[in-house]
Amino acid sequence: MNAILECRNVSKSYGSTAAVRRLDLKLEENKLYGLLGRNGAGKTTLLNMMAGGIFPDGGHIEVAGTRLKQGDTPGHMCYVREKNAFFGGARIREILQIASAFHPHWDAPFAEELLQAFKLNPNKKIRQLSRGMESLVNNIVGLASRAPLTIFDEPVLGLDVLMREKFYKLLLEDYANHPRTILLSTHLIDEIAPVVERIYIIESGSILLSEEVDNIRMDAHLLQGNGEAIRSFTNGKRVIYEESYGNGSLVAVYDSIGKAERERAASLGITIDGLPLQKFFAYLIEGGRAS
Ligand SMILES: Nc1ncnc2c1ncn2[C@@H]1O[C@H](COP(=O)(O)OP(=O)(O)OP(=O)(O)O)[C@@H](O)[C@H]1O
Repeated sequence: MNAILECRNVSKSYGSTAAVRRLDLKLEENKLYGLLGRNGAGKTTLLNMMAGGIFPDGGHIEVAGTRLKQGDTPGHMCYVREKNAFFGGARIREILQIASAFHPHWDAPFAEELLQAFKLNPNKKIRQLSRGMESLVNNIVGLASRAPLTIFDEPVLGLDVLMREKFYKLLLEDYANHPRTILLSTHLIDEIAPVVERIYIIESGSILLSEEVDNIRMDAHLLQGNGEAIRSFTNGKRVIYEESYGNGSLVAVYDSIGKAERERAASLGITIDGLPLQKFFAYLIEGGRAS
């Protein structure tokens, strides 16, 4: 598949703070991605570089095969920021009109549909909106842009559960009808896991893990049992977290566990459960052991 965006060995520092370090990342055409990382991991710096807002100190970024030069803003892209600089006095309708001028694939009837789905009054001024309503306006811009590459930074910030679900559902439906590349940057792995196909985890400015969600689901396990038995069973396996209690231990393993091994585990009194993705994310980052 063709790449719509590639970061090659990209770095960016602010004074002595290295925000992004020699980072490689590739987004293919027509695929849904998640970018995960805790506070200060470097997500916003990376996204700003992808969108041409800041220029890397080292390495380079290609969008649709063209290397970004300083000052370039890639035309194929809609970058929906967590905080945007919308003029507070503008009405929602005006914001959508401005956005339509920037995005050649803009779908105005779809934007209207989304206004209704999100129960937004287009005559409201930006400054009259709650945090969640502001996120919804951003999300309408991202979805209706139908840009070949759309980046959402924390798209569900401030949204209640119903609106979150509605956003993800509309995004998936629209993606199915109009395939394109979408990157969701967030710290809510469990929420985006059913939505995205591949996940990048960023930690201290570097990619800690790049993996298909299905593979993570298949290989992320939580084992519990006698400490000795666990040690013997996990020998040679990729253990990303361990915790002892008395004679027992609890370990998170990121590796395949076949049928024969499951039988062996059972004979050793070890229980094996799937590891919830949010836990997987936390353990991986805490332990810093992606490989
Ligand atoms: N303009 C800036 N000046 C100085 N340091 C900065 C600046 N922007 C970011 N940093 C630093 O760079 C690092 C990465 O920050 P960044 O905002 O990219 O992380 P993030 O993953 O988006 O975090 P969050 O999820 O909290 O928004 C942090 O250590 C941050 O303090």
